[in-house]
Amino acid sequence: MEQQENLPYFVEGPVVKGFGRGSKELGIPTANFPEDVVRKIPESLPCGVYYGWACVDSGPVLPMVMSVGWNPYYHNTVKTMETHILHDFKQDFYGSILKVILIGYIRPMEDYSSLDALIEAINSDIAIAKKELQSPEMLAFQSNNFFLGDLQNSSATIIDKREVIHNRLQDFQKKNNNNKRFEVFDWASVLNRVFALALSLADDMKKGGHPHVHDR
Ligand SMILES: Cc1cc2nc3c(=O)[nH]c(=O)nc-3n(C[C@H](O)[C@H](O)[C@H](O)COP(=O)(O)O)c2cc1C
Ligand SMILES: Nc1ncnc2c1ncn2[C@@H]1O[C@H](COP(=O)(O)OP(=O)(O)O)[C@@H](O)[C@H]1O
Repeated sequence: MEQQENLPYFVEGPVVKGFGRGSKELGIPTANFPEDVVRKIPESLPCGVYYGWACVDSGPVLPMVMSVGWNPYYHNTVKTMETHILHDFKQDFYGSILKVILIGYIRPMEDYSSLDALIEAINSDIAIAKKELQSPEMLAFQSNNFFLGDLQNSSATIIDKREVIHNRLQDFQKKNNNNKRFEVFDWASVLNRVFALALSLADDMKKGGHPHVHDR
C-alpha cells in the first residue's frame, strides 16, 4: 500500500494547545504538535489517520491513534497532527515532550455529516489500533530505542533519524538564539548535515554497499 511507504515515521516535539473544540469532553482529547514540527512532515507522508506508539516525557510507551491533515469536518486552514493516546491521564501535559512512532495507516481524513459520525469513526480507528498493535512486529516498536533517546541504535529510517535530529537541533538553536555566534554562522544546520552524512554512510556500510549521500 502506497500510504505505508514512509512508515514507520518518528516524530518528537512539545505538546501545545489545540483549537479547544472540547474533544476532551467527548472523551477523545488530542495532543497537538506545534506548527513548526508539522511543517517538517514531508508531503510524501499522506494526510490521514494512523496508529502507533506514543510516549510523554519519560513515561510509559502507550498505544495511540493520530490524525494528520486539515480536519475537513472543522474546515481547518492549517495542517495539524493530533495524537489521542489510549490511556487515562490524570492531568493535562501541555509543554511535555511527546514522541510518536506512526506505524500503520488506517484511512484518509473524511468530512463527516455530524459530530456523532466523526466520534464513531474515531472509536472505530481506536478499535483497529488496539487490534493491530498486538502483533509481534508492532509490539517490537514499543521498546524501540527512539523512546529511550538512543538515536544511533534506533531502527528509524535515515529520513526519520534526520527529522528527529533536525528537531533537536532547532530546539538547541532556539535556546541559544541570544548568542551572537549563531547569528553569524548557522552551526545547527552544519551539524545537521554532518549528522545526516554520518548516518547515511553508516547505513550504507551496514547494507554492505558503497556509501553514498542521500538527498533530503
Ligand atoms: C484518530 C483520529 C481520527 C480523526 N479523523 C478525523 C476525520 O476523519 N475528519 C476530521 O475532520 N477530523 C478528524 N480528526 C480530528 C478531530 O476533528 C480533532 O481531533 C478535533 O478537531 C479535536 O480538536 P481539538 O484538539 O482542537 O479539540 C481525527 C482525530 C483523531 C484523533
Ligand atoms: N489520552 C490523552 N491523549 C492526548 N491528550 C490528552 C490525553 N489525556 C489528557 N490529554 C491532554 O489533553 C490535551 C488536549 O485536550 P483537548 O480537549 O483536545 O484540547 P486542545 O485541543 O485545546 O489542546 C492534550 O494536550 C493533553 O495535555
